[in-house]
Amino acid sequence: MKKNNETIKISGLETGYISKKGNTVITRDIDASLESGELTCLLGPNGAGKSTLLKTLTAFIPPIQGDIFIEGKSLKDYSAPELAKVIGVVLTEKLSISNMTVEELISMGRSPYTGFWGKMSEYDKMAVEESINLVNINNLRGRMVQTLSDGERQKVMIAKALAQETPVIFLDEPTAFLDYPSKVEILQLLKRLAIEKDKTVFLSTHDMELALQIADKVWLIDKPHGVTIGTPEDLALNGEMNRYFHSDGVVFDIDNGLFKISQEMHGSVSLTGEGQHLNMVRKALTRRGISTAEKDSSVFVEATPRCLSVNGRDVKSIAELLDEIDSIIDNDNNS
Ligand SMILES: Nc1ncnc2c1ncn2[C@@H]1O[C@H](COP(=O)(O)OP(=O)(O)OP(=O)(O)O)[C@@H](O)[C@H]1O
Repeated sequence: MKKNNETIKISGLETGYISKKGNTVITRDIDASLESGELTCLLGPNGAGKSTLLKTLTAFIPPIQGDIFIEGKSLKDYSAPELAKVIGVVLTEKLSISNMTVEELISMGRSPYTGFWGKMSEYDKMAVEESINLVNINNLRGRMVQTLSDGERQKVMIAKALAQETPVIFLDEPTAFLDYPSKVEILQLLKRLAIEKDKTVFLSTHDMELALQIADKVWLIDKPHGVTIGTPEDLALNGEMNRYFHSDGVVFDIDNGLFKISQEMHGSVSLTGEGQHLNMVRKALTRRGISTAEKDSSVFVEATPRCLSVNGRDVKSIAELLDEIDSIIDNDNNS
């Protein structure tokens, strides 16, 4: 198996905003690294400091303290043209550019190499072609950029970053404003690029559930705790996931490694059965605030592909089953 390399090392980093009136520290004591061939997701609540960290890592703003090393060299020792050859940045903002085709925009990814007049060599053209193919957007190449949908534009911006041929790609909320299948498609694309092209991919997102399913590593950031790093599974097992995202309405379900809406239970049944019917009935009951953990309940529910029943009485659907259980629980409560 191929060994991943440490492309970014962060040491004693303090992010924030420097002004004459005094520094505003956002996150302190960040010691971390990013590796090639991996997709890393930065998760945290609104205002936690995700954009501030990304801006610091991409040299838009300086660190208040500490250092960032990219391929062994301190970020502050890179000139802007040198940096453009190691870091590609994809932002979510709408494009200010218009009247340009997708292919022309992707070609701009070659500007760190094409010099002042922007003359494209055969190699530059080949790099653009390869990026278009990798992201699978040949059908978009002639389109004017202002006519693209959010998802299409996101793919084009990723292709532009690929054309830049940098070992590292940073993306600020690349899944924002996309519908669910497009979010999945973009994250899968980024994961594939990390593996196939050995890129270091680091992105911020609010799509926790998706990130936990696809990321190789997760960085959890919030103001009281700073940054905590691990695989999604380690962070689940050591309780960090729950600690970071605990709120009254949400609990981390350690059994499936995803978040679920916490429900106040106001009744219980004894549930038996098998297969998808059992799972769906359990889900419906939990949604209704009825616990299925109770083995000694006086309400017996059976859910199999052949039989849906409550206390031996057959019902035709889960809706009918819920009504039946509700009436039994109501009667019990009133008597
Ligand atoms: N130029 C600035 N000067 C001072 N404070 C700032 C500046 N820009 C942002 N902040 C503050 O830094 C904190 C972190 O903001 P940041 O945008 O990094 O959070 P975020 O995690 O990206 O949030 P969101 O998920 O809402 O995009 C916030 O309290 C914000 O108000």
